Amino acid sequence: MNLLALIELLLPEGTLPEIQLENGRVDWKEAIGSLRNEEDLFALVHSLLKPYLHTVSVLIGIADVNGVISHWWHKTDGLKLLPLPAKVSEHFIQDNIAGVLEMYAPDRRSALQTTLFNSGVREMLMVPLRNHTSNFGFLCILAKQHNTFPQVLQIAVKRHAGLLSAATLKLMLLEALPQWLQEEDMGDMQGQELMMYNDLLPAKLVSGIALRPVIQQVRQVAPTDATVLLTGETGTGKELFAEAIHLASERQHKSFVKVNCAALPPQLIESELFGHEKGAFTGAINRRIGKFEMAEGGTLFLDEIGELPLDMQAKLLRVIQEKEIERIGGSDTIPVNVRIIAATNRTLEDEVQAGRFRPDLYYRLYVFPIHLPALRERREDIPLLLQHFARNAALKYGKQVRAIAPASVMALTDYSWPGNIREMEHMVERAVILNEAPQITIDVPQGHKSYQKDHSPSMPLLTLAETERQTIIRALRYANGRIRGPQGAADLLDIKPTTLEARMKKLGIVKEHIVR
Ligand SMILES: Nc1ncnc2c1ncn2[C@@H]1O[C@H](COP(=O)(O)OP(=O)(O)OP(=O)(O)O)[C@@H](O)[C@H]1O
Repeated sequence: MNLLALIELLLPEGTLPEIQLENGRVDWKEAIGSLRNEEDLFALVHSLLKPYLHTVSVLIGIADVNGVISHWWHKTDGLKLLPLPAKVSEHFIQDNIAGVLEMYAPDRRSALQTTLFNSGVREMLMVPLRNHTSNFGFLCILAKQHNTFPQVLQIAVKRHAGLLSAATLKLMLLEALPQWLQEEDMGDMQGQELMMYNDLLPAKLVSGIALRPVIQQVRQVAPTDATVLLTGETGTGKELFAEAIHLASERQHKSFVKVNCAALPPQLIESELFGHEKGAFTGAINRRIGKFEMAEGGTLFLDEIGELPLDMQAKLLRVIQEKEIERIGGSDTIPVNVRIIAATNRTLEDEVQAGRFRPDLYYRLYVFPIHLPALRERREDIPLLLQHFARNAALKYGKQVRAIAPASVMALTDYSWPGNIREMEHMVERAVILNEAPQITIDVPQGHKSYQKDHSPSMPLLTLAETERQTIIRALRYANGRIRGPQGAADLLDIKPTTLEARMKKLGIVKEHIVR
């Protein structure tokens, strides 16, 4: 099964006929097989409509069943769209059917139609985007004049609704996939890779822009047998990334075995790692296989390697060099084929300097170091992770969670996250359990410093005007450029919209410039 087969499964049966493109009849798989980004999607729409229209302006919205928009994609010819709303009505998403809408005035009941009308749109042709259970979005062809869309065009667009849904789904899947799977041959993705995508990565590993360099390193090192040293504060995802490297390697079908070097009393570590023979020491009633043997052919993850006692460091070094182990009390050497991934939240260089870590083992492990940044160093990923954990917790506890209050997202983006992602996961879970409203609020823990409140000399002091400017810009971003109304920027900042507009003017902030 490949990505296209997955799309086929997700769409209603019989919605993907052969399609007619400019260059003759093609199968839908051929039409979207090479589709990789928004531009390709727009090019496809363009090629479908070109026989009927001179200029093509397309707007695509992806929304959940409540109408909350997760993506806007648009490419317009001769139209400049004003900032689009964060939500459309539930009815607009759920009951949407294909058809033409003539627009003569702003529609007070629909923020989308009002925005489009105010942007100069006078007619739109709507196509609901459907998977096999419900609508997941809509595609609109926009026109500046009435009576732009002839009957034949409407028929053609309706006929291609399945193809457009498939193409959009592919884009969404590509966005959801981790970077290292977004290779050129994605269209031919094989079964194993798809399993990896299904079973592990999207469900567990969220990667925003800030993690891209790390993902890139993981992708480079995964297929090799090189030893990897993962560093980073507690809760930054070292174990998750170790597992991801294993699953992206050729060892994926063999075991991934974890040893926490800090959790074991020193006298048990050797037996844990290398095993023992029956009677090797008091209490060794049976022969026991160690973690190295359990990981045969696979990967051994040595967590908190910095805590390993010095004598064990020497034994570990020997095993890594010789690629063979001896069980305690045994006389045979057993060859092992194991890839080592080690992790630490200590600075191993300092440990070496202090004489607590053997330099020779340090260099053995330091073949391919990957540093996982703390959450406060990758604030741009915070909203994405919050959303991910809220969705997981809502599923786990059977709660209806539509959104996290923008004011909470703003406050949490400023929070210093001493416990990193693990702390966030627990905080969001607690909030989902405690909140009854569909839009949950999450409070920043009391007594903790936010970035803004950090008084350390390394934080450059900002002028009052610059602080105000940045706060307003952030509020506008979270409100999707909206100044007025509930959850608009003025509401978030707890000031009157007119006051906000006056401050924006004074500080030279132009709303359209800062909408992402
Ligand atoms: N990029 C990510 N996307 C989604 N979840 C993540 C991500 N990174 C970490 N997590 C989650 O955060 C939690 C902590 O991650 P993990 O145990 O891998 O951190 P760690 O660095 O190994 O922590 P420690 O050093 O304390 O052992 C886990 O539940 C993990 O699934």
